[in-house]
Amino acid sequence: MQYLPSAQQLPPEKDPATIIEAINVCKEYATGTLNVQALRGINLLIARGEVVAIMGPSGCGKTTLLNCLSSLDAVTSGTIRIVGHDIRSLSDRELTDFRAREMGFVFQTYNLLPVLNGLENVELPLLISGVVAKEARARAWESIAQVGLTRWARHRPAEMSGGQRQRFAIARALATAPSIVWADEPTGHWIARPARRSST
Ligand SMILES: Nc1ncnc2c1ncn2[C@@H]1O[C@H](COP(=O)(O)OP(=O)(O)OP(=O)(O)O)[C@@H](O)[C@H]1O
Repeated sequence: MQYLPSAQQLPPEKDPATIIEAINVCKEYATGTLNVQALRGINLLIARGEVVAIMGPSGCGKTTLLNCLSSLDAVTSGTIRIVGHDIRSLSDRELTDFRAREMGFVFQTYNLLPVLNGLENVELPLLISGVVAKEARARAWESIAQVGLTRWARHRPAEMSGGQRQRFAIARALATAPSIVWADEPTGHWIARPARRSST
């Protein structure tokens, strides 16, 4: 990723490796009489195949940036291009199709549907993107196996631990083999194994 302090520093030629571009992005929340400026002039380029972590203290704007970059939230000003498309130029329908085809999401609060079990939750985006039922089921099982939760596939989210919900959310994001995976604190529930105590 290139973090560019100002829009003027953006390279003049379009690099075909670039998958995400943010140009002078600002996001303001209006809350009653108070305006919160969550993003102020963000410029960055992310290349295909890159793994990028956005780090910073609580409240600094990480989730806001992720939501704007991934087109879930609208920017107040500035431009975001994903795979060369200015996301403002797409209709709601085009944007929905584009997200379903190209993106997987792991939300901070997982957003698993409570009435569906783990398997059905993972299967759902595949069915929505038009994969036939039999193939969707096979791919959902594959994705669940990758996160090591085959035994829990028939359980509903309410019967899972936080870490299991998080892993089902990851399996769901990966099941469609998207070009881009957006993940908000995707390992927050993965607790490192404690170091073994010395017996002496
Ligand atoms: N819907 C909203 N309405 C008003 N203000 C908001 C809204 N969402 C976020 N904010 C404000 O925008 C700023 C950035 O919030 P954001 O959630 O992006 O931070 P964050 O870095 O992801 O925080 P955390 O690490 O605690 O999840 C904060 O000051 C927050 O209070």
